[in-house]
Amino acid sequence: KPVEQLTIEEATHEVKSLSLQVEQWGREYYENDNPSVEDYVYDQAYQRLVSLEKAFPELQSPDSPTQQVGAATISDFAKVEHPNPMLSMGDVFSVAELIEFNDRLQRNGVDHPEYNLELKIDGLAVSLMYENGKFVQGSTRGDGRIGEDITKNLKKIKSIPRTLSQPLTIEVRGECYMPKEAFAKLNEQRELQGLTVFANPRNAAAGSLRQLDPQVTADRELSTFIYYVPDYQTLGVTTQSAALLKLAELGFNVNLNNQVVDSQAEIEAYINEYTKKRNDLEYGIDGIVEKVNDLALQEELGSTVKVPRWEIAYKFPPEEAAT
Ligand SMILES: NC(=O)c1cnc(N)c2cc(Br)sc12
Repeated sequence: KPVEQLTIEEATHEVKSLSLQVEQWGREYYENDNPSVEDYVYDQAYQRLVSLEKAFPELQSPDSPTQQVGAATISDFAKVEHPNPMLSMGDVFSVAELIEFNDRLQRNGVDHPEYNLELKIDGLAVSLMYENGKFVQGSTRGDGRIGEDITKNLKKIKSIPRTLSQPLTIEVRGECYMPKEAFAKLNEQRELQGLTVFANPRNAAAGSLRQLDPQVTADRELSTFIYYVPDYQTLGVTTQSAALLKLAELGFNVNLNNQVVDSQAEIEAYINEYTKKRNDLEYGIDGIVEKVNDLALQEELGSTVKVPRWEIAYKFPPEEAAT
């Protein structure tokens, strides 16, 4: 039915169901690089949602997929081509599947690997480029190959060093996130101002970075955890755990809740520990990341067209209590 002929009830219902559908398809496409529908189906649904929100402004929300990262690289931003594609990551939802992943690695000759376990931060992936130790450019993941240049906004984030402790020319990647406390305060303010609220800290971080006014970013309390260097030789390290320490030395904010393990028992202990601690952390996490610790071995294992073979995300079951 043309949007003009819809009642507000019909439009509300359709916006709700369409948003969920577009979000799901967007996640499949942008996070798992594994879409379940053809692009034109996604685009049609996306455009229908855009026209519904235009016809019924009261149904617009900052959480709508039409406002989210990955749903569409907003043309207002300059484009940045990532020298190394920013891949997403395979994920598993049970310890049994994690064991399967590890067994598969062992069958591929990776016997008794050491893993580095890290927290999976619920934020927005960013890439930071440094030349001779100076921060020169920052971008979003975008579609993995082409991201959006958000350098001006990222320069407003205190935890991103403008100058490194060594004059390195290097790209680093991590997550930009909004602490839970800042998220609660922001939504409180928005309610007082009669604005719609963000559904979760991840959307709030994305909404604070993917907009054109750096002052808006400055006013939103955002932070970062840096956890990846595509070219680890520049760091002069041989393991992921050493890379994290080196990144901290350079001046980056690094989440040091990582743990080097080499047994299934330790992996399960780490998962249990952070399943319990999750609610008490000042930032949102949606799982843990298990990485082969040896960087040369990671390189040997490489990636499929979609995801690295040397890391996997174990996702926590969705939280019952609201964050
Ligand atoms: N520690 C990590 O490697 C990590 C943390 N948080 C995340 N959202 C992601 C995403 C990828 Br892809 S890796 C990673």
